[in-house]
Amino acid sequence: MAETIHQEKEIEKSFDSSIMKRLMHYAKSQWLLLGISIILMLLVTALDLAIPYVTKIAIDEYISPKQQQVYTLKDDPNVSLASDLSASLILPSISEKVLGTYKTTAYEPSVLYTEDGVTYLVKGMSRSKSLETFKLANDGQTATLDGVTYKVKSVTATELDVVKANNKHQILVLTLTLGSLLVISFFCAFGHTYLLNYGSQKIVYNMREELYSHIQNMSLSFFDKNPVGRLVTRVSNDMDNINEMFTNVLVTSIKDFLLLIGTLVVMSIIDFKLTLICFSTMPLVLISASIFRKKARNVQREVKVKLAKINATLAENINGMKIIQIFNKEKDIYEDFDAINTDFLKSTIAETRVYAIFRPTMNLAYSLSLGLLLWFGGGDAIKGAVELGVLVAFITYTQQFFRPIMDLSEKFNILQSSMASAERIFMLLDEKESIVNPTHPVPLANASAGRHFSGEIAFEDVWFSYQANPQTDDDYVLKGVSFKAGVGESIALVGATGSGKTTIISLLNRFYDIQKGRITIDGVDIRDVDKHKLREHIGIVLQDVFLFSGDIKSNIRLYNESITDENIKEIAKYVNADGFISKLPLGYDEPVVERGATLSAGQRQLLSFARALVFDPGILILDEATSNIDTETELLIQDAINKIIKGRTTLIVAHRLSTIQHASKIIVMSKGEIKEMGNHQELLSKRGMYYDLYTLQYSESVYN
Ligand SMILES: Nc1ncnc2c1ncn2[C@@H]1O[C@H](COP(=O)(O)OP(=O)(O)OP(=O)(O)O)[C@@H](O)[C@H]1O
Repeated sequence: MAETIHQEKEIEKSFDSSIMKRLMHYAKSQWLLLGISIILMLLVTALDLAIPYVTKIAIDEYISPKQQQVYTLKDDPNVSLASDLSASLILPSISEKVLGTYKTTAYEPSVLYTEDGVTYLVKGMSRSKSLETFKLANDGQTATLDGVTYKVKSVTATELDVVKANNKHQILVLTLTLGSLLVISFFCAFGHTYLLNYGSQKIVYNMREELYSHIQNMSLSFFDKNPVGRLVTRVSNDMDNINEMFTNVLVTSIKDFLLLIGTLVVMSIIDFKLTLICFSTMPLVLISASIFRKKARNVQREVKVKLAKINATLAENINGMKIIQIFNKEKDIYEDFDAINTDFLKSTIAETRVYAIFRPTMNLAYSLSLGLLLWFGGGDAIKGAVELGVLVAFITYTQQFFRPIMDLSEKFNILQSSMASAERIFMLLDEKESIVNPTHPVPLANASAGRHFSGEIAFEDVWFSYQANPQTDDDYVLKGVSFKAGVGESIALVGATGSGKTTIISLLNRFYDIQKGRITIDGVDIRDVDKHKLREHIGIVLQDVFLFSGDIKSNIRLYNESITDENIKEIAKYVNADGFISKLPLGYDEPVVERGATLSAGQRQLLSFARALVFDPGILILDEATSNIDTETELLIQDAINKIIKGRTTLIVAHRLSTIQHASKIIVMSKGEIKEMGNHQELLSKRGMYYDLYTLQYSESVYN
């Protein structure tokens, strides 16, 4: 595996279609939710575009109309409104106009035109986009627009009241329409956000489960190479990034993009000249957005790398707090942390600076567009070339246009870092399990009631290196190790630190695969056996007993619900653990906190004997505790060991030679090789390495 895969350095990644395809594969399971969410989003976008348009209609047609579309009788040459208003003029509602359901055969369009407080009816004229060329004759009888002459009649105040009453009614209709659109938009936006987040969370939930179960199945060599902090970051931070990409980037970017295009189209349809004026600031917007993207990417990368450093340092310091305090190094460690923290602060300030420049620059461009719009648009409105409602709608559309530009620039960086997160997660998921379970596992020959094997162990010329491709003999940690342990025998492994004792234990459990030779149990190569079955019946008691949060009972039972409370108590009594457990305030229900920090090393060891024994293992591995344990507990432990090794093959990694004198066989290791093998008496009489070790320890114990 490449070393760089899980490093935090590489946090940016441009758009990668293969990664996106894989992400979409996960999204498939939530297609219905995401699909509905996208439809709702389209509705919200359409409503966002429609709302300013409705305002424009309200202003231009009914609130402050310079020209208002009405309909008069076609065959009424004299236009006598006053005499029979209802017969000569109709004021259809908006829907009637839109649907064309007013009497089109009998009525023709006319315009009510207002100038200097006086309203005229221009017969036969249709509402025009621009009144720049409109001219009312001095006698007030005719008017021309674009070279066509129309008949004009001035409208009396009474007649106007009828029109105004109709307008008021129409404004009410429009207000209700606007209100309804806003309510619909509210619910659509709610549904869109809720479903999108729900779907994304579900996608990330599935991915997180897959990732966790994948990590759980990895072999120990994988964990040797991948620090815990990084794996935690993968499952938490990187997953969060993907969640953010689904919720804040992918779908919402489509919305931003559609809104951008939609606004542009609607603006161009309403008034092309004004649209060009608004977009004259685009070069400034595009240049600053691209500068921002580059700068923001750099500062964000800095912030993330520094944050990862803070997290790693914190984890290490808090874990090692006991040592820090023992060695009185609080001040030095604090200073180290302070330096890292200051570094982090500097990068966050740099990040803030970039954002603090970008957003006001965008606001400046927006204000500039607005200024130009008011200047040119306002001038045109005075001239009658642009209607007031158009100007008002443009102000809203301009604002609506700048928001997605700002969002898209900011989201682009999230997309990049999410892509990098996704890539790292996929690389982790693609990491092959190095300890492969055989497709057709060989059943262990001597399986008997309750046990998978009887427990004969053989190492046959075993060569093993922690490196994947060892080159020289020096790269090997075990060099041609061969030994046998018959059923029920106890084998002690002794030797200097680093000689390979713990490695032998790991290999027997198949935590790593060997490069050369064979390891067999009951004559079957352990690589041909189901690894879970193999481990199930090898009980291990390690020096450093790991206790999970829960209570004493659950730590012995380890999720095996078939083990009853009575079994637990019985076994605890057998291994001399019941004595201290019963003295705990809650006994077997006493909570275990912080990996059992409130228990002594000896108590933890006794607990782990009980834990190993409840499964009645055929093979037992004991990594003897090196820490000093008081004599009384030591005796209890020794007694427990003597009891638990009975009837099973036992491998003991011994640190105190005094405890292994009764072992069937003692193996003396040095630098990965077996130097001597035999029982205590045989080895002593050899006067070799074991004799030296024994006399050394014996003399130490005498002097102590
Ligand atoms: N996970 C690992 N990755 C790489 N090298 C390792 C790993 N574990 C152990 N080693 C190396 O393998 C050699 C044997 O280590 P091992 O832990 O088996 O020794 P040991 O005899 O059990 O020592 P001790 O008595 O101190 O526990 C050592 O040189 C050690 O540095």
